[in-house]
Amino acid sequence: MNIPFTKMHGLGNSYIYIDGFKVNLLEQDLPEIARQASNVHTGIGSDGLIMVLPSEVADVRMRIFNRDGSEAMNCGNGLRCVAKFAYESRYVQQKTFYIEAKSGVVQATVHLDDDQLVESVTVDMGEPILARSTIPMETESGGLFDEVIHEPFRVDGDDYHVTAVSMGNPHAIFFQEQIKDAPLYTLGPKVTNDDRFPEGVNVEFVEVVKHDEINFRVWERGSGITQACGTGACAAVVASSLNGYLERDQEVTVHLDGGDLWITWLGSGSVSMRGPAVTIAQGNLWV
Ligand SMILES: N[C@@H](CCC[C@H](N)C(=O)O)C(=O)O
Repeated sequence: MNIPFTKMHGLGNSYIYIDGFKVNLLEQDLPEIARQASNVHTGIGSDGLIMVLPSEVADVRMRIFNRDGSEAMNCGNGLRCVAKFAYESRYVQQKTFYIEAKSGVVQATVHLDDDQLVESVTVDMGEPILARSTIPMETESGGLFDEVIHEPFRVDGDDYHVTAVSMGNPHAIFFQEQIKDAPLYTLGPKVTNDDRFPEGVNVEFVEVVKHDEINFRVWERGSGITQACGTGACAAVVASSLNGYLERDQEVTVHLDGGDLWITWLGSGSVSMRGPAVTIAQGNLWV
């Protein structure tokens, strides 16, 4: 089978985008196509695959599959790239429109360059979910609806503290004195599969630089280390704020391995994310 694709990235978090307005893959094994396309040796190489689809409740719909083929509920970098894809394909004419993800509908606004191409996108990511039962995270001591803020978390006899936030998908945030010391390669793969997170979890390490600036690294559920995670950056700002590290009326600059995102959360309500979306290549995938 020959599938036309576009490869795009948001701060180095790259996905293979397939135009579901033109190509019908409903009968196909999408997790398997995602695994094949993502393979850097025998496929195209990416962090996963994203379907851009017509929606019955919004202007466009996103389905996201991680590198291992698992389907995720949400993807921040993917939402920005889907917005660029939909606008430049003229599936939407207005600059502000709505995208459906598995986790719900969000509003995106595209910002154009001199050639009228989408350079960056602001997404209203909706409200963070803080209730333990909804993240979901299990506990021996706390209640189902309490929040997980700086909670003791033991891994292989070592003591850490975790703050857990869902942006439609689950995130476990660990604060570091210095981001260069983050135990990304050791704690990342252990925590992502930890039984206390029954649906797995994206694992983030955060160094607070100052009240409006943080450094960030991620081990993504289903994909491993990536250059950036949009929902993770939103969760990290919420977690930093809940721990009292940030001023709540400020836009926060998040430095990720692949570049910067700008996130605002006022302590309640929606999280706003602004950042770039880039097209890398187009071609045909043989599966
Ligand atoms: N890279 C993404 C998140 C992708 C999904 C995640 N790995 C999960 O399984 O929840 C982003 O930019 O948010």
